[in-house]
Amino acid sequence: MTVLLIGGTGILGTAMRATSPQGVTVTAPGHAGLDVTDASAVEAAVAASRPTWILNAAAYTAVDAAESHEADAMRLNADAPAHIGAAARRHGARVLHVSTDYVFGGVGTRPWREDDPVAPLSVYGRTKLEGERRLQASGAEAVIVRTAWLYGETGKSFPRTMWERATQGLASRVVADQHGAPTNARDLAQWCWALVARDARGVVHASNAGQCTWADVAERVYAAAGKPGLVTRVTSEEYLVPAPRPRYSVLDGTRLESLLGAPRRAWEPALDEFLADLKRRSAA
Ligand SMILES: NC(=O)C1=CN([C@@H]2O[C@H](COP(=O)(O)OP(=O)(O)OC[C@H]3O[C@@H](n4cnc5c(N)ncnc54)[C@H](OP(=O)(O)O)[C@@H]3O)[C@@H](O)[C@H]2O)C=CC1
Ligand SMILES: Cc1cn([C@H]2C[C@H](O)[C@@H](COP(=O)(O)OP(=O)(O)O[C@H]3O[C@@H](C)C(=O)[C@@H](O)[C@H]3O)O2)c(=O)[nH]c1=O
Repeated sequence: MTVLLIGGTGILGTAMRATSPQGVTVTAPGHAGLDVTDASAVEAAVAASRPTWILNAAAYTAVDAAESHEADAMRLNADAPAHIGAAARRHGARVLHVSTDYVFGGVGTRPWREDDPVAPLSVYGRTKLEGERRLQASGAEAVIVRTAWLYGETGKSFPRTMWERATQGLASRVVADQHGAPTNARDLAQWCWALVARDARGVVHASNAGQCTWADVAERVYAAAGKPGLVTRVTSEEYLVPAPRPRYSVLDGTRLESLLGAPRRAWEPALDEFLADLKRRSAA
């Protein structure tokens, strides 16, 4: 099987490359090799490589910056999935596209299911939702994987930011009224490969299991760094940022678990594994 991986240098893309199964040939042209916002470049890349699957892990992920760069976010998060869908449809490729828990508005009391009503609060969330819709409207055979609070070996993520602050002995004020579940990119990558192997379609929610707040994540990171007590729990009103985040964006993993035929790891051991890895690397 051949796979065209777009966004192969990002948090998820790096994990996808690291976990690609035997028998899968992955082509990852990188941003310089393929600008996914360029419809004719996408068409040419798909025509040239004729992949069985196109995996789209490219996105505009700077949530606060998106508020003042809506056109850029729209090009990458909404136009690009439409280009991918059109090329996939023309060449008979299937698409695995990645989306976000930020398509939900946050007034919720139980984990969000795939068909629950969406209500994005931010430009990032709105453009990602538009991307889902444009891909679906393209008529391509596609699976849309909504994940949440992602972190991994590369790139900027909340756990990494907290780790850097903790190891420098810096205190952090962190919101304790936004609920979600962090996701280890290696777990997500393996689920994505499993969804490809199972030829999945539709929308699938995919985060590590359980739920917590950003403050809970920060406290766990600080404890692992040997610097407990430096996190102050605050409200969203006390931590002002340009983009509103959902108060509740826990994703229901029932569909994923039934497709995988196995339970997901809870967020705590998944985060601990990542932190142990960071610790080993900083000691080396
Ligand atoms: N990070 C998170 O917390 C979460 C992410 N998601 C979703 O998961 C997916 C993966 O996110 P993540 O791994 O964090 O993304 P990153 O921000 O880490 O990586 C984005 C990737 O997109 C590439 N890229 C950017 N612009 C273009 C372009 N014009 N053409 C081709 N490639 C481009 C980047 O390459 P380069 O750096 O060279 O420009 C990079 O490889 C996205 O769909 C995101 O919306 C969902 C929930 C949580
Ligand atoms: C760095 C920091 C953030 N925060 C808050 C701001 C925000 O509400 C929350 C998370 O902040 P960040 O900006 O690190 O993360 P954010 O950019 O909101 O992360 C999101 O990224 C996109 C791509 C997604 O799709 C989401 O699932 C989610 O992972 O924590 C603090 O309270 N204190 C801090 O020191």
